[in-house]
Amino acid sequence: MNSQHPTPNNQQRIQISQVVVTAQQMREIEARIFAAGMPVAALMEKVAGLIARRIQVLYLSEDAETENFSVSVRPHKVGILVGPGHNGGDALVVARELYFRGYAVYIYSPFAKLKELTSQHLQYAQSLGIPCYQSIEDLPKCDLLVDGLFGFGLERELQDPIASAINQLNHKSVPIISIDMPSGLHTDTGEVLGTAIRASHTFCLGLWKLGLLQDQALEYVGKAELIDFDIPWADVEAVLGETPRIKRVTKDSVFSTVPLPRPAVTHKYKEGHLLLICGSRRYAGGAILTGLGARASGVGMLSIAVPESLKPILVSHLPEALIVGCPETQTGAIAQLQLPENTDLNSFDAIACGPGLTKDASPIVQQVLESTIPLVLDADGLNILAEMGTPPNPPLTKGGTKGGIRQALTVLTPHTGEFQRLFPDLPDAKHNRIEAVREAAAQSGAVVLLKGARTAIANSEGAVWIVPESTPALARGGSGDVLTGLMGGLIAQAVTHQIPAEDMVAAAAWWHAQAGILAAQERTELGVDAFTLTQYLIKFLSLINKPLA
Ligand SMILES: NC(=O)C1=CN([C@@H]2O[C@H](COP(=O)(O)OP(=O)(O)OC[C@H]3O[C@@H](n4cnc5c(N)ncnc54)[C@H](OP(=O)(O)O)[C@@H]3O)[C@@H](O)[C@H]2O)[C@@H](O)CC1
Ligand SMILES: Nc1ncnc2c1ncn2[C@@H]1O[C@H](COP(=O)(O)OP(=O)(O)O)[C@@H](O)[C@H]1O
Ligand SMILES: [K+]
Repeated sequence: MNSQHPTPNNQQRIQISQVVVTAQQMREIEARIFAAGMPVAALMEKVAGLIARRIQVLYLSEDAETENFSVSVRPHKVGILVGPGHNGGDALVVARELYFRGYAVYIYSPFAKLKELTSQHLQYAQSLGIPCYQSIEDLPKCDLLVDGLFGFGLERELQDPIASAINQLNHKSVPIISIDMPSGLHTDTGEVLGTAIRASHTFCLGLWKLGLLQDQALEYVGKAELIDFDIPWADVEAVLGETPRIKRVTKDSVFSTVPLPRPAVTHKYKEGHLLLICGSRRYAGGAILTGLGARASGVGMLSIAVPESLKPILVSHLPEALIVGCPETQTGAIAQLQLPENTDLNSFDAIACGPGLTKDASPIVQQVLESTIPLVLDADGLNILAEMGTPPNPPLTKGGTKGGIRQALTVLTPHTGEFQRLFPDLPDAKHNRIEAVREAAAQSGAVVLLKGARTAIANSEGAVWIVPESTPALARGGSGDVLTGLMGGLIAQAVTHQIPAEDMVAAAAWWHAQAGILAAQERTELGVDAFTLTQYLIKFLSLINKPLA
């Protein structure tokens, strides 16, 4: 979509923004940089200089983005929270820089023992006359706080007096900028180790830390942004491999996936034929929303199998789709798939099955599992699958190499409840969602998409994609149905456009979240019902797909 070709270096910076690391991986990357000759102090100076400048732009300058500051006065008094390690060192360099820019700076440094470099910076700051306090009670009232207590070196629960100092600071309703991680969060799991800083902004240094992308961290992280300090790609590659295992889904990754532009010469069947199987007399709306999600994918042909009694309403909402009315059970679920003559399940490019089916449609799920084309299972499709045995056994292996029952891609899209029904023996998905989804994909042989505030996707080879932004506006009945349709439609187009279907799963989840964000910006977080969301999918795409000069 983008007509500008980035230079190799730009390309690497784009890749850097997609990488996600654990604390251990960051340590190894850092060690390589230092071993290659970069002085530790020089790197700290560079990083903290970037942080100080960013703080000024966001909070302190004349034209600071006012949304970052709720109080009418521009901040002048800045409190700097200093921990014992290099996170504290970064904070002290920021303190010195802001002091020289004319701000009133106050340091809170409660630790008796500091790392060498941190100790030197503290000594210099004090020599300049910057006041320094050991007790939180003595720290004067500030308009802005910079949190350099702990970064990726934090490994144990916080104790008093630090824990109670953090609790007091959190209650002051003063904006807090956290350096690297909000102090108190575990770098990998995002778990709160006793207590943690509730940041307004987190400036993550160099590479995204996994913990910042875990649901349980979000209320502490505030707005997160990456401070890119030019980590050489070779060092990232040396530690993580050519293709990092955990990646953030970004605009750049999605735009090389979405099937645009279309080839000039094409026809409807070349642009994918999706079969949706959804709905019941009780849940007609789910079928409509899934259909509207699929419509937004641009899929060439859309067929929708629903119980016969739903056919008129589906036709009225989706006149372009082929609505296949099926015989129904007494309860109004699909009793049997009645596809048009000369058509079987393998005539399509992809199937998405589940929204609104009810559990009475279990023979249908059994039947679609036997198809040999890509399949998305959601909602009741997952509940029925869970009743067949957990974890899915035999596995839903793609290619059948592990003796699984499927020869093509299977995508499971559970929310946390459905996930726990499907994978009851897995580590609590709330504790470490990324590990849980990775393990689920390995066990089931499927691509598993675990829904949430930060949706995570894994395949059975251990690759993980995380959708890094979303909005709680999507926490609303029906928004998952929209995702299922959108994803099915994109997967159906994957073959023609020679794009790995797994990338389409990540692209669908990202696009869905971005459409939600745009809709929430225009209509508030209360204004994003699932139907409205379907209208914002193409609106979002057209806004960001303006041709570049
Ligand atoms: N990577 C990079 O490229 C760059 C990294 N940089 C910066 O370095 C940061 C990492 O620095 P770091 O390794 O010194 O660790 P950090 O998080 O400051 O603190 C660990 C200290 O806390 C202590 N401690 C631990 N738990 C504790 C507890 N519960 N309660 C009390 N104490 C506890 C622990 O000591 P211990 O008691 O375990 O001996 C240790 O001394 C990183 O986040 C970034 O800001 C930039 O400067 C340049 C580029
Ligand atoms: N707090 C949240 N922040 C961001 N996205 C959310 C949040 N809660 C839910 N979502 C998203 O909304 C969708 C809800 O899907 P699901 O639970 O299947 O709903 P339904 O079955 O009613 O359609 C998922 O895509 C999920 O990631
Ligand atoms: K911090």
